[in-house]
Amino acid sequence: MKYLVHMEVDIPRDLPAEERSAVIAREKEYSQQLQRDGRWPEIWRVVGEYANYSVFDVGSHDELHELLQGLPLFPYMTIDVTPLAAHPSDIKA
Ligand SMILES: O=C(O)C[C@H]1C=CC(=O)O1
Repeated sequence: MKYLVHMEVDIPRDLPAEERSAVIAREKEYSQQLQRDGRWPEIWRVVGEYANYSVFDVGSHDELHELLQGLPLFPYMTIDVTPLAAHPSDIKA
């Protein structure tokens, strides 16, 4: 099942710089592991914003929920999820 996910990040300004760097490094590692195993096939930066649009390819709503909750930056994110269905005009289908 595929999902379009919008993540907007807002790290509090008073978070110490070291903690900020550490959480961003953990986020990168977590994200790249999911990209490698195929569950996070697309990630795109939104131009001019600390935000991304991503596509997740996972087995269930519950699996996606668990993955998103596990994001190290989860406490500092606003996340919107759109479930995707096949389009009848898609020539790849
Ligand atoms: O930078 C972001 O968009 C937030 C987050 C998603 C992946 C990652 O490495 O950081």
